[in-house]
Amino acid sequence: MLLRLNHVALAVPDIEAAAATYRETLGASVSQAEALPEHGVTVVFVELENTKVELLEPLGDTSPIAAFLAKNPKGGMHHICYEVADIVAARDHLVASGMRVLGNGEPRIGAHGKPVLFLHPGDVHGTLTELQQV
Ligand SMILES: C[C@H](C(=O)O)C(=O)SCCNC(=O)CCNC(=O)[C@H](O)C(C)(C)COP(=O)(O)OP(=O)(O)OC[C@H]1O[C@@H](n2cnc3c(N)ncnc32)[C@H](O)[C@@H]1OP(=O)(O)O
Ligand SMILES: [Co+2]
Repeated sequence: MLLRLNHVALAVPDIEAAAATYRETLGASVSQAEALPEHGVTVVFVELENTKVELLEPLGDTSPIAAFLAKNPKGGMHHICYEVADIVAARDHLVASGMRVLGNGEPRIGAHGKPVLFLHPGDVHGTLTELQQV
């Protein structure tokens, strides 16, 4: 069911500072910051040859990453995203296997313009896991 690694996401308290570190010090190709109010985050993509790193800063009063950053004020690894061919089939299989899909269970359009959903970290051995249809 899982295909390629799509991205690894890092929650950061200051996305411009993090983008500058990746661009200027680590020498990576870094996108402009993009606000995604429907996801409660501002995002920057670090483009690598084989995958992407997603830098996330909280946006708005109800950001899903706010509690994580309160616990990890310097930032840290937040989630991993795998590609799947059919996200509804994947969801139905995972729910039937006892996994909790976050939110209302319906895929939403993610930062890459494709349907995404998230699995509860407690059901994936402590790692918040995103699936993205390709
Ligand atoms: C759009 C873009 C894209 O790529 O397309 C994105 O990625 S948007 C990326 C931002 N969007 C999301 O993350 C959406 C899905 N996330 C969520 O709904 C929420 O963040 C959540 C339900 C995972 C956690 O919410 P919360 O932090 O308010 O809740 P709690 O603090 O009660 O956390 C519940 C339990 O999950 C653990 N927990 C919370 N966040 C993480 C994390 N990132 N990795 C591993 N464990 C985690 C907590 O320690 C706690 O464990 P214990 O119970 O043991 O204490
Ligand atoms: Co993501």
